Amino acid sequence: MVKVIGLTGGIASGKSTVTNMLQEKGFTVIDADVAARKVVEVGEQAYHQIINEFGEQILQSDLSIDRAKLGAVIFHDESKRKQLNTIVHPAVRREMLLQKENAEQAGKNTVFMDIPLLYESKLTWMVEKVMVVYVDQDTQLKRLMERNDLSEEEAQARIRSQLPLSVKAERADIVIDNNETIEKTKDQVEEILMKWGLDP
Ligand SMILES: CC(C)(COP(=O)(O)OP(=O)(O)OC[C@H]1O[C@@H](n2cnc3c(N)ncnc32)[C@H](O)[C@@H]1O)[C@@H](O)C(=O)NCCC(=O)NCCS
Ligand SMILES: Nc1ncnc2c1ncn2[C@@H]1O[C@H](COP(=O)(O)OP(=O)(O)OP(=O)(O)O)[C@@H](O)[C@H]1O
Repeated sequence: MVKVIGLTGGIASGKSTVTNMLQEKGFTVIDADVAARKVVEVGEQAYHQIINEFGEQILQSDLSIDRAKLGAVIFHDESKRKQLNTIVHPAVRREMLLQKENAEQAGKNTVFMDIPLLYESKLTWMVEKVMVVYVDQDTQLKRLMERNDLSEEEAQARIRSQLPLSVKAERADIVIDNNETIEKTKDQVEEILMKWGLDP
């Protein structure tokens, strides 16, 4: 049986950074954000449901979903965000479980699931243990504004649409402190892999 470890945190807290470290070591990381992009590609069931719910004005000229436009709607409106989640999340879960089965069939010992909304969406049943990538509020805001070229207000709206990172850290089996250098984060990741006896 493949071991499934959950990797979560807040927006821009460093999950992809940790994912890169795990992948460098040969681990399979199943990424919910990547799955969420795949299941809304043109022609997919969720694609049509999104157009029904949000209208054709959220499409780009090539008919794909304009993610910036959809984001501008859902990060400022909780009920719209819930509507989008109801459409997209079941398809994301199916896609992730399929990828897990593929990894198991390929003989993998461990897979990580990078799920930003693991706690919000009550998905802990999908994983055996949870690691939370943590940063303090100021660092999160600064890194998010820089990475996505967002105003402070836009960045705060995204942060506010998630459970506070401090609450996630309290619930975690283990916390990776990503406030400092990438090297220090890497050391913590290596320590956890040893402690939990994980191999790819
Ligand atoms: C709103 C969308 C179109 C914005 O796309 P964009 O390319 O700008 O962002 P991306 O998908 O890379 O997400 C970036 C981060 O935003 C946060 N985020 C995304 N969706 C949500 C949400 N519904 N609620 C809270 N935070 C979210 C996550 O931390 C995620 O890592 C997109 O995020 C989306 O389709 N969201 C709904 C699906 C979802 O919940 N995805 C998150 C994991 S399942
Ligand atoms: N220890 C660090 N020191 C400096 N910058 C960092 C560090 N860790 C991550 N970053 C930067 O912070 C930003 C957010 O990191 P990353 O993309 O890994 O977060 P994430 O949790 O995957 O975000 P999201 O889920 O929102 O996509 C990136 O621009 C990344 O390069």
